[in-house]
Amino acid sequence: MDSSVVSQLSTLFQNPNFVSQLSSAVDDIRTEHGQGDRLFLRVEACLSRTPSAARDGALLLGCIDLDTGRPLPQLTPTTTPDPNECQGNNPLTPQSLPNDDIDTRYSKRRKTVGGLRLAPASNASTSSEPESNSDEHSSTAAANASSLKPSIRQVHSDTRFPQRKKPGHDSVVPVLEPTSTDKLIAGIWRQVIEPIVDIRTGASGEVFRAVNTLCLKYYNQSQSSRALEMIVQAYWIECYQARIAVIRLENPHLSTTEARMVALKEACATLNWKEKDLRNRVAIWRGYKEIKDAGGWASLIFASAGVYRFCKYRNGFYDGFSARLRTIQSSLELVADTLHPEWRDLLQVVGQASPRRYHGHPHEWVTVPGSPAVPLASTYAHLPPPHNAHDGFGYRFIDECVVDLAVFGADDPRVVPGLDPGMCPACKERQSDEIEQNQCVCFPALFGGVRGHVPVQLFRTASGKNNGVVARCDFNRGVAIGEFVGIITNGIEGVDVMLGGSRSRGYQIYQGRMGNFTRFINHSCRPNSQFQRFYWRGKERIIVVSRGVSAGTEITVDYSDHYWRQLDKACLCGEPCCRFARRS
Ligand SMILES: C[S@@+](CC[C@H](N)C(=O)[O-])C[C@H]1O[C@@H](n2cnc3c(N)ncnc32)[C@H](O)[C@@H]1O
Repeated sequence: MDSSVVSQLSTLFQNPNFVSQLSSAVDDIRTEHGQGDRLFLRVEACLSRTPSAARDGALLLGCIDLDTGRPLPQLTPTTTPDPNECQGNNPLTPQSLPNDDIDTRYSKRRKTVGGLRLAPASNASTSSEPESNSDEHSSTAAANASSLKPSIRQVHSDTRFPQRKKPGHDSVVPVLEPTSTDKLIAGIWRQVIEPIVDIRTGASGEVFRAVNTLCLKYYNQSQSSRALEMIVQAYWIECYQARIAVIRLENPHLSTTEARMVALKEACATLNWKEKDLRNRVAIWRGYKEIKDAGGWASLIFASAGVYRFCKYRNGFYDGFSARLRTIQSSLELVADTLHPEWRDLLQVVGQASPRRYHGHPHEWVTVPGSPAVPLASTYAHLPPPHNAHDGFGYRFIDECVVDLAVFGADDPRVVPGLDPGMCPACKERQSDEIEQNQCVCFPALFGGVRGHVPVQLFRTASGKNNGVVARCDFNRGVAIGEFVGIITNGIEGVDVMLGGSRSRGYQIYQGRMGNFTRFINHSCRPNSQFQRFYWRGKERIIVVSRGVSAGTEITVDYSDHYWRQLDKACLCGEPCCRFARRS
């Protein structure tokens, strides 16, 4: 039940108890008749000579749908932007270099590179099976290079970034409005990504007293124990409901409302609160329990401070809120377990601590909407070795590129001769790895600022592309999502590589054996991000820059026409403007 209109009515008539009274009445009906029924609040008016006297013949003012909180009928027209609008000719789309250019650059490639082990030849690149070829950036395919055309992903050298309003605000935490479900969920993702009793069988009077004492202890504690406070309060609701059930069992003549009154009185005796105050708080605590029931304990524990107002006004509890939380429950747990494994200890306060479920790097798991995440290695079991090797997928997550010494020695090919390492060529401000010294705020989430975990996850695509990358928070247009990290090498053929450098000083970034999440970003003919060159401290970096990515959507880039010409596969991006849906 949502209460935006209801709370407006209660404010209008200065009746602050109305919301919680209504909430109790709804509970009564739901307890007696089941959860399934839709409930409406009929708002009737009647004429009277005195304010207190009521009389028959009420006039119907209207109805409020208690599931949605909206008055009926709802006549507001809505307009939605056309999602099918494609941007095929957007000047920001990475362009491929002309073929002859590629040929000149790579006519003298070596087949093997020191530091990269090439396995026996595979027929992967010629298979028609969806994920069987260059998904894995297979080094096995490289060994077959003489019979395969090189498939090369390229980034163009344009340094014009998608414009954003205010550079330097990449890591701003979203402000939580009481009405915004999106912001609540965004807040949970931010909190979980950034640092920071089985009661259903019934509660005896003794257990309930103990829980009330616990509740009192954690009520209104400092911000640092907010999570504990909410855990106890959500748990209190479970105990309270279990206690009402027991009271009714022991006193069959009592109605649910009467049993509730008894339980409230019992609670107030320990809490030493007025019943009215407890009722008001219970209305909020119910919200905590609903969040926990749908999104799991992690969603409540990592909910930001605005959760109180969210539960107080309940404006965001409709529109599939619970269903949305349920879908991301295991994804949240995955981040909580891998980034903050100690989070489960908090649940000891209510005897609900459970063993950690996910270990290792957060991107060593592939999330599946509505189901537990699966190990990354298991999603490549269909591929030829080494990716289905018994010791796993064999992919190492690294934060920084590794220069292949066998190819370049100590000479990092990303260094641009003549470029001042102390100044940003884009904004002309001072660049420094010391945060206090640095003045360049072009991409502070990646360079010159505090680096945190990037709010993205690997997920199983529904469209047959195997894995992809989903954004867990909004990335505003122009904000960097991540650096394209892998081995800096040269001379590899037949596998996906990113081309960098200049005509005379080219290099490849190879992500076949190690790299970061950018290796899993899929192509779209209408991408929401792009590869871009940026220069940090005199070195070229290839980064993925957002063109406007909202939380919950897949991050995509345009691999370029050249890439798709090398790939014997149909594009599954599903866009109306798809350029490679049918391959001849
Ligand atoms: C860099 S990988 C992307 C991650 C890959 N989906 C995975 O699960 O490992 C590139 C490969 O993903 C697949 N892929 C990416 N975008 C695609 C698309 N729009 N349609 C079909 N396959 C795609 C192709 O097999 C491509 O060679």
